[in-house]
Amino acid sequence: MNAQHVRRRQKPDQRTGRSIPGLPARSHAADLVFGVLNNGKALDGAFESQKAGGLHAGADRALTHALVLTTLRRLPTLDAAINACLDRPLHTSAAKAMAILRVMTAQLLVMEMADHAAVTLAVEDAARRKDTGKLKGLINAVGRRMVREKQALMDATPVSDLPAWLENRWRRTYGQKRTAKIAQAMQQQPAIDLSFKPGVDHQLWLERLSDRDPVSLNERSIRLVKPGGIDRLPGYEEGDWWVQDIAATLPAHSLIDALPNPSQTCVLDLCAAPGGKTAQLASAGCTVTAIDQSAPRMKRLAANMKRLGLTVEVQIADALTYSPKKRFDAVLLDAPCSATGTLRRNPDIGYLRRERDIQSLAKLQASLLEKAAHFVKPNGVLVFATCSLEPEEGEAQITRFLREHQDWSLDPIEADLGPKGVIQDDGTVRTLPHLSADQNGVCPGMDGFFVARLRAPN
Ligand SMILES: C[S@@+](CC[C@H](N)C(=O)[O-])C[C@H]1O[C@@H](n2cnc3c(N)ncnc32)[C@H](O)[C@@H]1O
Repeated sequence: MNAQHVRRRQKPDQRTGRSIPGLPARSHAADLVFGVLNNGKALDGAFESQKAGGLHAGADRALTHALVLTTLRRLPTLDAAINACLDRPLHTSAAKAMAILRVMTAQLLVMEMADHAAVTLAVEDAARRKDTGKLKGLINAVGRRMVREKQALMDATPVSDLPAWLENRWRRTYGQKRTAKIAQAMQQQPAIDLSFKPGVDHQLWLERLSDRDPVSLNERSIRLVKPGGIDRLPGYEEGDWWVQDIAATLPAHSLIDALPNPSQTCVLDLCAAPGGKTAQLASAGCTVTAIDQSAPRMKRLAANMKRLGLTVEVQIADALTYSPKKRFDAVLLDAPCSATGTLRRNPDIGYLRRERDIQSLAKLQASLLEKAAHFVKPNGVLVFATCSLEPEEGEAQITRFLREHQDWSLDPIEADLGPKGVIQDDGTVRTLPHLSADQNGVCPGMDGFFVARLRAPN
């Protein structure tokens, strides 16, 4: 193929822009950011399908993912920098242009990507859209100024990037100092934690995963400090491990810890999909019934169990109307919640959820907890968990339940079960995003979870 031929074939497609490397990922990222902030559209599943948004290549998809999450994690910082470069804030009718500016600014100020590519591709993206074409000059001017004044802009930006309603809430619950630490942790891209089946040779896996800077968190979890995809890593196809944040391992782990003989125990996993905790229970030897009301999520659970070589009974059902023929030795209720503890991974939550959602989710959790209690055998175990930092979805649920069920008791979780500082005085677990994931305090960051273990009356 001669050079002229190559040039002709590389002529950009005006409609999709696909032939300019890096443009489709940036353009798609701006659309997704716009979708979250201007249309209230969740990112849920946006990066899962192979052809998400017309992006075929894995590298493009990974770049879109990184651009969107970084933009949303650092939004107040980015907006402050953009506004400092404008004479007056953009009119709301220019929201698409603002999304392009935000994605460009994330590249320039946070991701340390090439200045030239960030600016020229933002200008190109704007030029190709009907609704932003006229603003391409302004985007160019803002981009160039940002490149010149990077350090001064970063020095002048806000310290916290939390959405205001969450920051106010967390200050009330955790105080100013701890909220500042949580805010800092929420700015970071989370590491990837892998859960292994019991009895795994840790040293062997630390060697096999050495390209990704693995750190052993405990005998079941290894953290990959270096970011990247997971489906080409050793052990993925073979089903040797699954991805699960260290904090997310604590609910099932505290349940298994209370069982004298897991292999003779029937466990009901009530809100099970996509199955991280189901995998822990099944690989510990429990006989697991996994139910969830979402058919697509249960499909993922079934695929995950197949990959891991684990057998569980699977039912698509609403836990509120479920009526099993028998009671269980133990029940795990990993309840639907606001998921504010996972803001690092799901920064769209901060812009999509509102105060009133916390109240309605808390009501649903109370009903599910009430129902779950009926499925437990006398003297059996009930573990309640949420990945929320809101006390209404954690501590307050247990206080209310124990007040209304005085024959039930709180079964304190052992102090050495989790990372340092996560077991509260009453034996419940409260993980916070800035805490260290290992006992030595050298591996910062984990999801925010609440876990309580309850014991049924005899
Ligand atoms: C926090 S997620 C569960 C995560 C899961 N335990 C894991 O470790 O992978 C909450 C789940 O609750 C399910 N859910 C919500 N309301 C439900 C209900 N009434 N009955 C059953 N499942 C429900 C959702 O579909 C969602 O999959």
